[in-house]
Parts: sequence; C-alpha cells; structure tokens
Amino acid sequence: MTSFVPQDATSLLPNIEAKARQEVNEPHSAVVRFGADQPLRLDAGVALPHLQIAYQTYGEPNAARSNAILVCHALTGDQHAANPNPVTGKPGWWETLVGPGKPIDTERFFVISSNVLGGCMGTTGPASLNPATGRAYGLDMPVVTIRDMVNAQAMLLDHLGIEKLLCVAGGSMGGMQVLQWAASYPERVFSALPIATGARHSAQNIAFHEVGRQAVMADPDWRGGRYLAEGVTPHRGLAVARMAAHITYLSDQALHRKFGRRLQDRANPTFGFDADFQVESYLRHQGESFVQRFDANSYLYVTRAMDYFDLAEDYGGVLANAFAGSKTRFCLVSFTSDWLFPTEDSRAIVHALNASGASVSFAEIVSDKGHDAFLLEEPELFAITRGFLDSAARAFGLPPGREG
Ligand SMILES: CC(=O)SCCNC(=O)CCNC(=O)[C@H](O)C(C)(C)COP(=O)(O)OP(=O)(O)OC[C@H]1O[C@@H](n2cnc3c(N)ncnc32)[C@H](O)[C@@H]1OP(=O)(O)O
Ligand SMILES: N[C@@H](CCO)C(=O)O
Repeated sequence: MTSFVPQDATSLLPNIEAKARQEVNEPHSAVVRFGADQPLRLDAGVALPHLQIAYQTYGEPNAARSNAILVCHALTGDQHAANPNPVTGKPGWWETLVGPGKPIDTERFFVISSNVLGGCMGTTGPASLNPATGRAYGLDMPVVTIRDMVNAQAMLLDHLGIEKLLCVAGGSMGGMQVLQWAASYPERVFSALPIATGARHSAQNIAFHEVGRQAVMADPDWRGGRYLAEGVTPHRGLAVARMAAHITYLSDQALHRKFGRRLQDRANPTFGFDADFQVESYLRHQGESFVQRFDANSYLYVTRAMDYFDLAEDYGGVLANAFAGSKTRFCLVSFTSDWLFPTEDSRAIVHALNASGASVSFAEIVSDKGHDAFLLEEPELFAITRGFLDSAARAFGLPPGREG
C-alpha cells in the first residue's frame, strides 16, 4: 500500500496540501497513477494521458476478494468516508454508516472510497498539474461526466485486483455513480444501493447549479479560471455558491426546527445587513468553511458532471434499457423531505428496473432532514443498509456476519 501524497496541484490549496501531508503515515490511504500507456477516454471525446486517483480502504479483502464494497461520494465529498478528514479534522462523511460493526461493517467487508475525477483531494481535477503545460489545468481540464468518474473507479478496482463488487453504494451524486456502475459494468456489480438520487438531473437542479457556477465565475478573483497562476482564490463567489446550494440540501422543516426566525447573538434586528438571523449566520458559516476545503474550478466540474447525467439518454431514451438483463440486486432509498431528488425520481428508477426484470427493493424514509439525510443519523437507513448487505453477502457466498 503506497502512502498518500498530495496531488500535483500548485499553490491553490495550501490548507488542503498541508493537512494532506500530515497524513503520510495514515494506513489505507493511497494514490495510484496511470500513465500515457493507460489513458482514460472521456465522454468529451478526448483522453486523459495521466490520471491520479486518491483513495482510502477500510477492512481487509478476503482470500477470494469477494467482499469489496465501493462507496461513492456526493458532490463535494472525498475519499475520507470513514476516517477523520485531514483537511477539516471532522469525521469522515459516512462514519455513521461505515466502520467496525456498523451497517457497512469493515470487520466483514473491504470498503473502498475514492475521490472522484474532477475533484480536489488528490484525484486528477482542474487544480492538478497539466503535464502538457507544467501549470494547473484550470479550464483546460476536459469536462468530465459521471461515466468518466465511474470508468476511472473501474481502473482503480483493476489496480486493486477487485473483479466484482459485492456492492456499490452512495447518495446523491454518489447514487448517480451507483446507477452508472450498474449500467456500464453489470457483470462487476452484485448489488447496488443508490440513495437520494435520480437517473437524470432535473431542470430545477441544473438551475441551482448554474446559480452556483455564476457566483464563482462572477468573483473577480476567478480570473477566467486562472486564479491559481495569479495567486488569488475566488473565495467570495464559491462561498455564495455553497450557501445557495446548502439550502437545497436541507428542508424548510429542518431550517425551521434548527433556527426558526431566531436572531443571532442579539435581542433586536439591527436594521442593517449584518447576519441578524441565526439562519443567515449559519449559511455564512457553511460558505466560509466550505472554501477552506474545496477548489472553485472543481466545483464547476463536479456540478457539470451531475447536470450532464441522464442515464436513459445513453440507452435510446428508455431507462429500462440501461438495466436490460441485469442480474444486479438493487435497493433504492429516498427521503420524504428531499426536494432535490424527490421520491418520484427513485420510483422512476424502480419502474425501469421492474420493466427490465431486475431484482429491486425500495424504501421511502420519513424524515424532515431534507436531501442530506443520507449523511445524518437515520436509523431506518442504517437498518435497511445492514439488512440489504447481509442478504446480498449471503447470496454472494460470504459467511454470515456477526448477527447472522
Ligand atoms: C456524501 C458526501 O460525500 S458529503 C461530503 C460533503 N460534506 C458535506 O456536505 C457535509 C457538510 N454538510 C453538512 O454538514 C450539512 O449541514 C449536513 C446537513 C449534512 C449536516 O447537518 P448537521 O450535522 O445537522 O449540521 P448542521 O447543519 O447543524 O451544521 C453544523 C455547523 O453549523 C454551525 N452552526 C450552527 N448554527 C450556527 C449559527 N447560528 N451560526 C453559525 N454557525 C452555526 C455549527 O457550529 C456547525 O459548524 P461546524 O460544522 O463547522 O462544526
Ligand atoms: N452535501 C453534499 C451534496 C449533496 O448531497 C456534498 O457537499 O457533497
């Protein structure tokens, strides 16, 4: 297992790089590099001759390497699913679900988590060094798609000697990757757990992303995407983008429950434009903390990848065709208060899977936490995940788990 080294980025992400360097001795952290002899062909019609993928693993592969689960992160996640994030110091994004004895039990399963193509935590993205110019790619990085991300992950699995995944799981953009895996590599996916996701990005969701991108690009420090070379960062635009996006990850009920109309550290309104309301202060905090961990150009690329996702389009406009003949076992999960990927989106996938004759179960979880409920304490999600994986593992020939 190689040690983690930061990506070949230039100076944009000093915070991220410095923290990543502290991680050199972290077990199960690694990068793999693919050279010009293994180019990644992209949907944009070009090939990436050099590709780096940063990943984490948890647990150990069994002798047959048949206990592997790939977990796919959402928009701004990274490989640190179940270990403290070296940049933020916060728990991994799925520590609720992944770990010893947890629903994705690392005492039983070998769990792989990688930073997506286009990301900024070690996998090749717009802040990476462009070997053709010796400078960061910036907007010279080809636009990437969910399928490109999945194809890069397939190269990682080949590198790790994993022929077939017991399961691929993820929420939101991670769920799109799950669906793409099942469509592109049905023979490599024994079971699939797409959560809070859809088979295509809706017009409303594209619209939200466009607002965020415009906020980034309107920041004078964005400099046409060349801010790295010019030694500045478009923090203000990126923070506004995150503030707007963050609202969509929650729900009206959740914001009401958390903040209502309460004022922030004051008894009366100021009759000015300071953060009078707690919810304003909260959003500002979310924006400010986000820019400490994320690259603005990466934000453009990953949002674009989600926008372009329309699985049916690649299969003659019929979603069921994407899963024709599939032997993969699916379990879909949605949340009642998710207005980014409402339950109808999951139902449409269930209908397509039924039409294609695939094995599918579906659960709609009652929650007021909104879209990002999949990242939070949701006992029903934990129970569904545990039960689905246990049944898949048995069917795949693995010995029973500790409760089996
Ligand atoms: C699948 C993936 O890959 S995801 C990877 C990306 N990670 C994320 O998106 C996680 C970031 N997102 C979040 O944290 C989302 O808010 C959620 C919905 C997932 C988490 O929700 P919760 O755990 O309930 O956290 P909550 O929304 O209350 O936010 C807590 C933060 O707000 C801050 N906060 C709360 N109230 C206020 C306030 N009035 N003023 C300022 N800050 C406030 C807290 O101090 C805390 O800050 P910290 O995170 O820096 O410690
Ligand atoms: N909050 C998620 C996006 C929506 O699930 C993230 O930042 O990755």
